[in-house]
Amino acid sequence: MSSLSIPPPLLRSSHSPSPPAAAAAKANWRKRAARVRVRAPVAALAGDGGCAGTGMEQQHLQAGSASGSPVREKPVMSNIGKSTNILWHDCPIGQPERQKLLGQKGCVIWITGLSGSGKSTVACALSRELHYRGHHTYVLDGDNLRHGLNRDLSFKAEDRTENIRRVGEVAKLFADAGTICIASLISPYRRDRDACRALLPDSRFIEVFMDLPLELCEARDPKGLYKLARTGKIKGFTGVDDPYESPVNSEIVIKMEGGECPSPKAMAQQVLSYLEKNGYLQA
Ligand SMILES: Nc1ncnc2c1ncn2[C@@H]1O[C@H](COP(=O)(O)OS(=O)(=O)O)[C@@H](OP(=O)(O)O)[C@H]1O
Ligand SMILES: Nc1ncnc2c1ncn2[C@@H]1O[C@H](COP(=O)(O)OP(=O)(O)O)[C@@H](O)[C@H]1O
Repeated sequence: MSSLSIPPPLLRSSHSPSPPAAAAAKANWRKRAARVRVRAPVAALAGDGGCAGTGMEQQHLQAGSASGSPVREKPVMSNIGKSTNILWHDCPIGQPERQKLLGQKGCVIWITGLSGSGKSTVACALSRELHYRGHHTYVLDGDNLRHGLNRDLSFKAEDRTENIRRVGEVAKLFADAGTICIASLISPYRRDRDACRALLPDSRFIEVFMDLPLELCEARDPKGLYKLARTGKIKGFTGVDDPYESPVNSEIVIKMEGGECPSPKAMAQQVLSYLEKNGYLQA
């Protein structure tokens, strides 16, 4: 593997920049090219200079024919789930390059807990604090995702499982993009949370357990849902007539201190300290 610098493409169109703008763009381009050092196989750049592929392209071209022209071998296709004949394709700009650009490590902060335990509050407080410190974050909130991506899912066990699986996969993509992804979902089943953890290597899945008593969450009841659940108007409400399996190995546990719930700022600070201490806030 050689270490190459791939400059970002300069677009040429009818909207080409004027000479001073072009000079500025060129200077900017040089700066970016210097910052983004890309590890890519030379052969990957020999073609169109675009995507490096899985390495398979090089493999396909390795064996030459008697006439000296390269022979293309058949790519090895995969069958994953219900998808047949699919091929993974890699690009030369990967997670390390994106992380370097952003000055942080892409990861998933998975906040789990009962409705009303403060998941969204911590997620937003943390996102705000990180943003002000110059870090790139994105919040995936269970309630919000059920307005779009997961609108076809109910709250029965198998739909909750599918909800968590989808969000786990999306969160993984955000982490791969170099973003600090904050996922905030009840995620009541341990095996579903663990399956999301298994998607992310190298300690990039950080579980935050909102270990606050049901009584407190129910007393808060900001949406009136506990009341509806207690009067039977909502069936299968987590903590009332649906299970919540507490985590046993969370990286961070947020709980009452001296009979009081820590302030939103203190809760966010607890997560922030963990990120700082463990090197996530540098590339
Ligand atoms: N039956 C039932 N059980 C639990 N929660 C319910 C239910 N019905 C609606 N809601 C609202 O949906 C929000 C939780 O969505 P999630 O996607 O995080 O749930 S789960 O992870 O799939 O269990 C949850 O939001 P939060 O209060 O922010 O947790 C509720 O507002
Ligand atoms: N640390 C806290 N101290 C006091 N109130 C809080 C705290 N965290 C959350 N709350 C309040 O509790 C309610 C539920 O918080 P929320 O973040 O919506 O919970 P969840 O997302 O888990 O349902 C909201 O009214 C919120 O303002």
